[in-house]
Amino acid sequence: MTKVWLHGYHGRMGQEILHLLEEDSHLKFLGGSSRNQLILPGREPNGYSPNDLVESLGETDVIIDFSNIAGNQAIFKACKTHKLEPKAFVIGTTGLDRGARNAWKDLCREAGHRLLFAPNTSLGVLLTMKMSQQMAQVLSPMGFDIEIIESHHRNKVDSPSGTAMFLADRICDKVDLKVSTHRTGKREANELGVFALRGGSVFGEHEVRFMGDHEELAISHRALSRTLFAKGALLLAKWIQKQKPGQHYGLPDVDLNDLA
Ligand SMILES: NC(=O)C1=CN([C@@H]2O[C@H](COP(=O)(O)OP(=O)(O)OC[C@H]3O[C@@H](n4cnc5c(N)ncnc54)[C@H](O)[C@@H]3O)[C@@H](O)[C@H]2O)C=CC1
Ligand SMILES: O=C(O)C1=N[C@H](C(=O)O)C[C@H](O)C1
Repeated sequence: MTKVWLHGYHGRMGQEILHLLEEDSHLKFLGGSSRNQLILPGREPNGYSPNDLVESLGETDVIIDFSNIAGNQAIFKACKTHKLEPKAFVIGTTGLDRGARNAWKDLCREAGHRLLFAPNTSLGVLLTMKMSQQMAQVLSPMGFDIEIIESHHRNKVDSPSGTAMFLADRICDKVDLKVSTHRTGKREANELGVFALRGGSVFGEHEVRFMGDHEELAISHRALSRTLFAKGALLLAKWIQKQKPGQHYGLPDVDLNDLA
Protein backbone atom coordinates (compact mmCIF):
# COMPACT_ATOMS: atom_id res chain seq x y z
CA MET A 1 0.00 0.00 0.00
CA THR A 2 1.26 3.46 -0.87
CA LYS A 3 0.91 5.86 2.05
CA VAL A 4 -0.39 9.31 1.13
CA TRP A 5 -0.13 12.66 2.92
CA LEU A 6 -2.68 15.33 2.03
CA HIS A 7 -1.44 18.93 2.38
CA GLY A 8 -4.43 21.27 2.11
CA TYR A 9 -6.60 18.70 3.90
CA HIS A 10 -9.51 21.00 4.76
CA GLY A 11 -9.78 22.62 1.33
CA ARG A 12 -12.26 21.95 -1.46
CA MET A 13 -9.78 19.70 -3.27
CA GLY A 14 -8.36 18.19 -0.08
CA GLN A 15 -11.80 16.90 0.94
CA GLU A 16 -12.59 15.63 -2.56
CA ILE A 17 -9.31 13.68 -2.66
CA LEU A 18 -9.88 12.32 0.85
CA HIS A 19 -13.20 10.75 -0.22
CA LEU A 20 -11.57 8.95 -3.13
CA LEU A 21 -8.56 7.90 -1.04
CA GLU A 22 -10.88 6.15 1.39
CA GLU A 23 -12.10 3.91 -1.47
CA ASP A 24 -8.74 3.29 -3.16
CA SER A 25 -7.32 -0.20 -2.79
CA HIS A 26 -3.69 0.83 -3.54
CA LEU A 27 -3.43 4.12 -1.68
CA LYS A 28 -3.81 4.65 2.05
CA PHE A 29 -4.48 8.00 3.75
CA LEU A 30 -1.72 8.45 6.33
CA GLY A 31 -2.57 11.97 7.45
CA GLY A 32 -2.98 15.55 6.38
CA SER A 33 -2.10 19.14 7.12
CA SER A 34 -3.88 22.42 6.73
CA ARG A 35 -2.88 25.96 7.73
CA ASN A 36 -3.35 25.32 11.43
CA GLN A 37 -3.81 21.64 11.98
CA LEU A 38 -2.17 18.27 11.66
CA ILE A 39 -4.72 15.51 11.04
CA LEU A 40 -3.72 11.98 11.98
CA PRO A 41 -6.34 9.20 11.90
CA GLY A 42 -7.45 8.20 15.39
CA ARG A 43 -6.07 11.37 17.01
CA GLU A 44 -7.53 14.77 17.79
CA PRO A 45 -6.51 17.37 15.14
CA ASN A 46 -3.71 19.48 16.57
CA GLY A 47 -1.62 22.59 15.94
CA TYR A 48 1.84 21.84 14.62
CA SER A 49 5.39 23.09 14.11
CA PRO A 50 7.46 22.40 10.93
CA ASN A 51 9.26 19.76 13.00
CA ASP A 52 5.98 17.96 13.84
CA LEU A 53 5.02 18.06 10.17
CA VAL A 54 8.27 16.49 8.98
CA GLU A 55 8.08 13.84 11.69
CA SER A 56 4.63 12.86 10.44
CA LEU A 57 5.78 12.90 6.83
CA GLY A 58 8.53 10.41 7.68
CA GLU A 59 6.25 7.41 7.08
CA THR A 60 4.67 8.82 3.92
CA ASP A 61 5.39 7.64 0.38
CA VAL A 62 3.57 10.34 -1.60
CA ILE A 63 2.72 13.90 -0.57
CA ILE A 64 -0.17 15.51 -2.45
CA ASP A 65 -0.32 19.30 -2.15
CA PHE A 66 -3.53 21.18 -2.94
CA SER A 67 -3.15 24.23 -0.68
CA ASN A 68 -2.09 27.73 -1.76
CA ILE A 69 1.17 29.61 -2.27
CA ALA A 70 1.76 30.03 1.48
CA GLY A 71 0.87 26.39 2.10
CA ASN A 72 3.19 25.19 -0.61
CA GLN A 73 5.97 27.35 0.84
CA ALA A 74 5.32 25.93 4.30
CA ILE A 75 5.72 22.32 3.21
CA PHE A 76 8.73 23.21 1.07
CA LYS A 77 10.48 24.88 4.03
CA ALA A 78 9.67 22.00 6.34
CA CYS A 79 11.05 19.43 3.86
CA LYS A 80 14.16 21.48 3.07
CA THR A 81 15.10 22.43 6.61
CA HIS A 82 14.48 19.06 8.18
CA LYS A 83 16.08 16.89 5.51
CA LEU A 84 13.25 14.53 4.70
CA GLU A 85 14.07 11.07 3.31
CA PRO A 86 13.29 10.77 -0.45
CA LYS A 87 9.55 11.10 -1.14
CA ALA A 88 7.27 11.53 -4.13
CA PHE A 89 5.30 14.77 -4.53
CA VAL A 90 2.29 15.76 -6.64
CA ILE A 91 2.01 19.55 -6.55
CA GLY A 92 -1.53 20.50 -7.56
CA THR A 93 -1.32 23.98 -6.03
CA THR A 94 -1.31 26.72 -8.67
CA GLY A 95 0.11 30.24 -8.80
CA LEU A 96 3.69 29.23 -7.87
CA ASP A 97 6.24 31.55 -9.47
CA ARG A 98 9.37 30.47 -11.28
CA GLY A 99 11.50 31.00 -8.13
CA ALA A 100 9.32 28.65 -6.09
CA ARG A 101 9.31 26.01 -8.82
CA ASN A 102 13.09 26.23 -9.20
CA ALA A 103 13.57 25.87 -5.45
CA TRP A 104 11.52 22.64 -5.53
CA LYS A 105 13.56 21.36 -8.50
CA ASP A 106 16.82 21.99 -6.61
CA LEU A 107 15.44 20.25 -3.54
CA CYS A 108 14.50 17.20 -5.64
CA ARG A 109 18.01 16.90 -7.00
CA GLU A 110 19.59 17.39 -3.55
CA ALA A 111 17.30 15.07 -1.61
CA GLY A 112 16.39 12.44 -4.23
CA HIS A 113 12.68 13.33 -4.27
CA ARG A 114 10.43 12.67 -7.28
CA LEU A 115 8.12 15.58 -8.02
CA LEU A 116 5.35 16.31 -10.49
CA PHE A 117 4.04 19.85 -11.06
CA ALA A 118 0.40 19.29 -12.03
CA PRO A 119 -1.56 22.55 -12.34
CA ASN A 120 -4.46 20.50 -13.67
CA THR A 121 -4.89 16.84 -12.80
CA SER A 122 -7.75 16.18 -15.22
CA LEU A 123 -6.65 13.91 -18.03
CA GLY A 124 -8.80 15.87 -20.47
CA VAL A 125 -6.67 18.97 -19.93
CA LEU A 126 -3.56 17.00 -20.76
CA LEU A 127 -5.17 16.07 -24.07
CA THR A 128 -6.32 19.67 -24.58
CA MET A 129 -2.71 20.79 -24.17
CA LYS A 130 -1.38 18.29 -26.71
CA MET A 131 -4.08 19.14 -29.27
CA SER A 132 -3.59 22.90 -28.74
CA GLN A 133 0.11 22.53 -29.47
CA GLN A 134 -0.64 20.69 -32.72
CA MET A 135 -3.26 23.21 -33.79
CA ALA A 136 -0.96 26.13 -32.95
CA GLN A 137 1.84 24.67 -35.03
CA VAL A 138 -0.42 24.60 -38.08
CA LEU A 139 -2.52 27.71 -37.53
CA SER A 140 -0.08 30.25 -36.09
CA PRO A 141 2.17 30.28 -39.21
CA MET A 142 -1.03 30.78 -41.25
CA GLY A 143 -1.73 34.03 -39.37
CA PHE A 144 -4.29 32.83 -36.81
CA ASP A 145 -4.22 34.67 -33.47
CA ILE A 146 -4.30 32.50 -30.35
CA GLU A 147 -6.08 33.57 -27.15
CA ILE A 148 -7.06 31.66 -24.02
CA ILE A 149 -10.06 32.37 -21.83
CA GLU A 150 -10.76 30.64 -18.53
CA SER A 151 -13.60 30.75 -15.98
CA HIS A 152 -13.58 29.72 -12.32
CA HIS A 153 -15.61 30.04 -9.13
CA ARG A 154 -15.65 33.33 -7.25
CA ASN A 155 -13.40 32.04 -4.45
CA LYS A 156 -10.40 31.20 -6.56
CA VAL A 157 -7.39 33.16 -5.30
CA ASP A 158 -5.03 33.06 -8.30
CA SER A 159 -5.62 34.55 -11.71
CA PRO A 160 -5.13 33.61 -14.49
CA SER A 161 -5.48 29.97 -13.55
CA GLY A 162 -2.49 27.66 -13.38
CA THR A 163 -4.04 25.66 -16.21
CA ALA A 164 -4.41 28.67 -18.51
CA MET A 165 -0.77 29.61 -17.91
CA PHE A 166 0.27 26.01 -18.45
CA LEU A 167 -1.63 25.82 -21.76
CA ALA A 168 -0.18 29.17 -22.88
CA ASP A 169 3.40 28.25 -21.96
CA ARG A 170 3.21 24.85 -23.60
CA ILE A 171 1.82 26.39 -26.82
CA CYS A 172 4.70 28.90 -26.72
CA ASP A 173 7.13 25.95 -26.53
CA LYS A 174 6.00 25.14 -30.06
CA VAL A 175 5.35 28.53 -31.68
CA ASP A 176 7.14 31.86 -31.31
CA LEU A 177 4.62 33.85 -29.25
CA LYS A 178 4.80 35.79 -25.98
CA VAL A 179 2.21 35.28 -23.24
CA SER A 180 0.35 38.43 -22.22
CA THR A 181 -1.92 38.41 -19.15
CA HIS A 182 -2.80 42.05 -18.55
CA ARG A 183 -3.51 43.53 -21.95
CA THR A 184 -4.94 47.02 -21.84
CA GLY A 185 -4.15 48.36 -25.31
CA LYS A 186 -3.99 46.97 -28.82
CA ARG A 187 -3.08 43.34 -29.34
CA GLU A 188 0.57 42.89 -30.41
CA ALA A 189 1.19 40.63 -33.41
CA ASN A 190 3.26 38.06 -31.50
CA GLU A 191 1.07 37.87 -28.40
CA LEU A 192 -0.91 35.02 -26.88
CA GLY A 193 -3.43 36.68 -24.56
CA VAL A 194 -4.79 34.96 -21.44
CA PHE A 195 -8.02 36.17 -19.81
CA ALA A 196 -9.85 35.19 -16.63
CA LEU A 197 -13.52 35.31 -15.58
CA ARG A 198 -14.50 34.72 -11.93
CA GLY A 199 -17.96 34.02 -10.60
CA GLY A 200 -20.46 31.56 -9.19
CA SER A 201 -19.31 28.03 -8.56
CA VAL A 202 -17.67 27.20 -11.90
CA PHE A 203 -15.34 24.21 -11.37
CA GLY A 204 -12.98 25.22 -14.18
CA GLU A 205 -13.36 26.00 -17.89
CA HIS A 206 -10.59 26.64 -20.40
CA GLU A 207 -10.90 27.53 -24.05
CA VAL A 208 -8.06 28.01 -26.53
CA ARG A 209 -9.25 30.03 -29.52
CA PHE A 210 -7.51 30.15 -32.87
CA MET A 211 -8.85 33.27 -34.56
CA GLY A 212 -8.36 33.75 -38.28
CA ASP A 213 -9.69 36.35 -40.72
CA HIS A 214 -12.33 34.08 -42.21
CA GLU A 215 -12.75 31.26 -39.73
CA GLU A 216 -12.15 30.38 -36.12
CA LEU A 217 -11.28 27.12 -34.41
CA ALA A 218 -11.39 26.40 -30.67
CA ILE A 219 -10.65 23.64 -28.28
CA SER A 220 -12.21 23.71 -24.84
CA HIS A 221 -12.36 21.75 -21.63
CA ARG A 222 -15.05 22.04 -18.97
CA ALA A 223 -14.80 20.37 -15.57
CA LEU A 224 -18.23 19.12 -14.47
CA SER A 225 -17.15 18.46 -10.88
CA ARG A 226 -14.00 18.42 -8.73
CA THR A 227 -14.06 14.63 -8.77
CA LEU A 228 -12.13 14.51 -12.02
CA PHE A 229 -9.28 16.56 -10.52
CA ALA A 230 -9.23 14.27 -7.47
CA LYS A 231 -9.29 11.09 -9.60
CA GLY A 232 -6.44 12.42 -11.73
CA ALA A 233 -4.45 13.41 -8.64
CA LEU A 234 -4.57 9.83 -7.36
CA LEU A 235 -3.60 8.38 -10.76
CA LEU A 236 -0.70 10.82 -10.88
CA ALA A 237 0.32 9.94 -7.31
CA LYS A 238 0.72 6.34 -8.51
CA TRP A 239 2.54 7.52 -11.66
CA ILE A 240 5.10 9.71 -9.88
CA GLN A 241 6.14 6.88 -7.60
CA LYS A 242 7.34 4.89 -10.60
CA GLN A 243 9.57 7.70 -11.93
CA LYS A 244 13.29 8.20 -11.37
CA PRO A 245 14.35 9.68 -8.02
CA GLY A 246 15.99 13.11 -7.88
CA GLN A 247 13.93 14.33 -10.86
CA HIS A 248 11.08 16.75 -11.40
CA TYR A 249 8.38 16.27 -14.00
CA GLY A 250 5.66 18.27 -15.71
CA LEU A 251 2.36 17.11 -17.20
CA PRO A 252 3.87 16.86 -20.71
CA ASP A 253 6.06 14.04 -19.32
CA VAL A 254 2.97 11.99 -18.51
CA ASP A 255 1.86 9.51 -21.17
CA LEU A 256 -1.90 9.07 -20.89
CA ASN A 257 -1.49 5.38 -21.77
CA ASP A 258 0.59 4.88 -18.61
CA LEU A 259 -2.33 6.00 -16.43
CA ALA A 260 -4.95 3.56 -17.71
N1 LIG B 1 -4.26 20.70 -10.09
C1 LIG B 1 -5.56 20.74 -10.22
O1 LIG B 1 -6.17 20.01 -11.01
C2 LIG B 1 -6.34 21.67 -9.36
C3 LIG B 1 -5.65 22.60 -8.64
N2 LIG B 1 -6.33 23.40 -7.79
C4 LIG B 1 -5.50 24.27 -6.99
O2 LIG B 1 -5.38 23.66 -5.71
C5 LIG B 1 -5.28 24.66 -4.71
C6 LIG B 1 -6.36 24.44 -3.66
O3 LIG B 1 -7.62 24.67 -4.23
P1 LIG B 1 -8.94 24.57 -3.34
O4 LIG B 1 -8.96 23.26 -2.64
O5 LIG B 1 -10.07 24.98 -4.19
O6 LIG B 1 -8.63 25.73 -2.27
P2 LIG B 1 -9.18 25.91 -0.78
O7 LIG B 1 -9.00 27.36 -0.47
O8 LIG B 1 -10.52 25.30 -0.65
O9 LIG B 1 -8.16 25.06 0.10
C7 LIG B 1 -6.86 25.44 0.40
C8 LIG B 1 -6.37 24.67 1.60
O10 LIG B 1 -5.02 25.05 1.85
C9 LIG B 1 -4.85 25.18 3.24
N3 LIG B 1 -3.71 26.05 3.57
C10 LIG B 1 -3.65 27.40 3.50
N4 LIG B 1 -2.46 27.82 3.98
C11 LIG B 1 -1.78 26.71 4.37
C12 LIG B 1 -0.53 26.49 4.99
N5 LIG B 1 0.28 27.51 5.29
N6 LIG B 1 -0.17 25.21 5.25
C13 LIG B 1 -0.98 24.18 4.93
N7 LIG B 1 -2.20 24.33 4.37
C14 LIG B 1 -2.59 25.58 4.08
C15 LIG B 1 -6.16 25.75 3.74
O11 LIG B 1 -6.29 25.49 5.12
C16 LIG B 1 -7.13 24.93 2.90
O12 LIG B 1 -7.39 23.70 3.54
C17 LIG B 1 -5.36 25.99 -5.44
O13 LIG B 1 -4.05 26.42 -5.73
C18 LIG B 1 -6.07 25.64 -6.75
O14 LIG B 1 -5.79 26.52 -7.79
C19 LIG B 1 -7.68 23.30 -7.62
C20 LIG B 1 -8.40 22.41 -8.33
C21 LIG B 1 -7.78 21.51 -9.28
O1 LIG C 1 -8.87 26.72 -8.20
C1 LIG C 1 -9.51 25.90 -8.89
O2 LIG C 1 -10.68 25.60 -8.65
C2 LIG C 1 -8.81 25.28 -10.02
N1 LIG C 1 -7.56 25.54 -10.17
C3 LIG C 1 -6.68 24.99 -11.14
C4 LIG C 1 -6.07 26.09 -11.98
O3 LIG C 1 -5.70 27.13 -11.44
O4 LIG C 1 -5.90 25.89 -13.17
C5 LIG C 1 -7.27 23.85 -11.91
C6 LIG C 1 -8.75 23.86 -12.09
O5 LIG C 1 -9.08 24.59 -13.23
C7 LIG C 1 -9.52 24.31 -10.88
